[in-house]
Amino acid sequence: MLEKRKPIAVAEAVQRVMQFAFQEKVETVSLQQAHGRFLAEDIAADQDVPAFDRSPYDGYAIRSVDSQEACSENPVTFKVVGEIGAGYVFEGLVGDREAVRIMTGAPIPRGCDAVVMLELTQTFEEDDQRYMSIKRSYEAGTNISYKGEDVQKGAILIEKGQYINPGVVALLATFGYDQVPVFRKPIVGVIATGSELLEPSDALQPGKIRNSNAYMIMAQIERAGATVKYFGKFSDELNLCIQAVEKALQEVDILITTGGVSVGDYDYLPAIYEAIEAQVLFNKVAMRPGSVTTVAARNGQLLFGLSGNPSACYVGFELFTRPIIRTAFGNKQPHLRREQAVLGADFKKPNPFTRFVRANASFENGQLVAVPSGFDKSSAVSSLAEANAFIVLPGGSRGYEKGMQVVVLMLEDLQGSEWPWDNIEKSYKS
Ligand SMILES: Nc1nc2c(c(=O)[nH]1)N[C@H]1C(S)=C(S)[C@@H](COP(=O)(O)OP(=O)(O)OC[C@H]3O[C@@H](n4cnc5c(N)ncnc54)[C@H](O)[C@@H]3O)O[C@H]1N2
Ligand code: MOO
Ligand SMILES: [Mg+2]
Repeated sequence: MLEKRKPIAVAEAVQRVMQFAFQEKVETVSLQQAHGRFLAEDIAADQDVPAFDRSPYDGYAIRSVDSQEACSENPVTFKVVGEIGAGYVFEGLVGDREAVRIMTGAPIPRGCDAVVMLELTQTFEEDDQRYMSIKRSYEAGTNISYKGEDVQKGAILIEKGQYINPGVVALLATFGYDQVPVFRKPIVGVIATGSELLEPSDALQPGKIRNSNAYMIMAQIERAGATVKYFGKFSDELNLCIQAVEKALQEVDILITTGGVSVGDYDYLPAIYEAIEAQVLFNKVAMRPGSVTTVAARNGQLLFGLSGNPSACYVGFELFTRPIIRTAFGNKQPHLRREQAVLGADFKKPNPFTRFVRANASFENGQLVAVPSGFDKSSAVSSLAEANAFIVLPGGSRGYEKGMQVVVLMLEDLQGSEWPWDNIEKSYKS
C-alpha cells in the first residue's frame, strides 16, 4: 500500500532543516577574491583615515592669519615657496606671507592652516620668483581634510558576517587587508534524475526534455554564496542513482537532487534514502509549488530532494536550502527577506496550501507592488526568469484581489530575514 504522506507547515519544515546549521569555518582569501564572500572577523581601524591633515583641493596652502587684510580692493600677495603633489611632503616651515602650491591629497605643510582654491587666486612671476594673490580672507581650518575625519583609529568598521561588497573591499584595502578572513563556502552537490533528460546542447527528441533544473539550481547555489559541484544527470535506474548519491555524499557538504520524489513508479528518491539509511525529515510540505519537497539527513549531512517540476524545484531551494547555506557565513538573517507589498494583479486560484507565487516586485511611487511573473503551474519554467520575489498567499482562501496587502519574500536581496514565518496573515485590503 502506498504510504500516505502527511503535509507539515512550511515553518515547521524550515525549522527541521535549520537544526542542521553549519559550524562556521574560516579561510583566508586574497583581497581580489574577497568580493561576494562573508567576513569572518570584526575589522577595527588600526589608524586614522586620513592619516594626516591633507588638502581637498588643488590650490595654495597658506597661513590664514596672513589673509586677514585681503579684500577685492586690497589683494594680499604671497611668495610661492614650493610645490607638492599628492604623495609628497613639503619639508620646510611656511613663514610670513608665504604659500605652497598644493594638489588635492597632499599633506598640509607645516605652518599652514588653510587652503585657497586655485580658481580664487592670481599668479604672476617677478625676477624668477612666483607670487600668488588673493582677494578675500580665510579662517583657520578652511579647506582642510583633517586627520581621522573619515575614520578614527580603534573604531569597529565592519562586523563579522558582513557581506563583502565593493565598499567593504575599499575599506579592507584602506586598512591593509591584503589577505581577508572569510567564512568557508559550503560545497553543494547537484544531481539531476530523470530518463527524460537531455543536456542543453542536445537536440530535442520525442518525449524528452532538456535538463534545466540542474543549471538553474547551480545558479541558485551560487547566488546563495556556496560552491557548486555538479555530478551530472542520471536516468531513473535505482542502483545507478544509489551509487551516484553515495559517491556524491563523499564529496560535498550538502547534496541536492532534482526529480523523483513523488509517488511515480520511477520516483526513486524515497527508495534511495532507505537504501543509504538516511532519515527523512519530511516528505510533504503544505505549500504550492513544491509540496513533494523532501529533506533527509545522514550523519549530519543534508540531502535535499527537490521536485522535478522547475518552479517547485526553484521554490524548494530558496525556502529550505538557501537558509542552511547562509548559516555557514555567520549570518543571523539566513532566510529570504520578508517585505510587505501590494498585490498588483488578481490571483484567483484557490488552494488549501500556502502558495509561493513567483513574482516581480518593484517600487511604484514608493510602494512595493508585486505582480505574478507569469504562468503559475508547478511545472512552469517561463515565470522564473522575471521573478525577483515570491508572493506568499496563505491557503484556504477563495483567491486574492489586486490591491490587497501581501507578504513577499525577496530573492535578490542580501540582507535577509531572521525568521520570516510568523504572522503571515490572510491578506486584507489596505
Ligand atoms: N499521483 C501523484 N502524482 C504527482 C503528485 C502526487 O502527489 N501524486 N505530486 C505532483 C507534484 S505536486 C509534483 S511537484 C511532481 C513532482 O515530481 P517529482 O519530484 O517526482 O519529479 P519527476 O517526476 O522526476 O518530474 C516531474 C516533472 O519535472 C520534469 N523534470 C524533471 N527533472 C527535470 C529537470 N532536471 N529539468 C527540467 N524538468 C525536469 C519532468 O520531466 C516532469 O515533467 O509530481 C506530481 N505528481
Ligand atoms: O510539489 Mo508540487 O510542485 O506542489 O506541484
Ligand atoms: Mg515523479
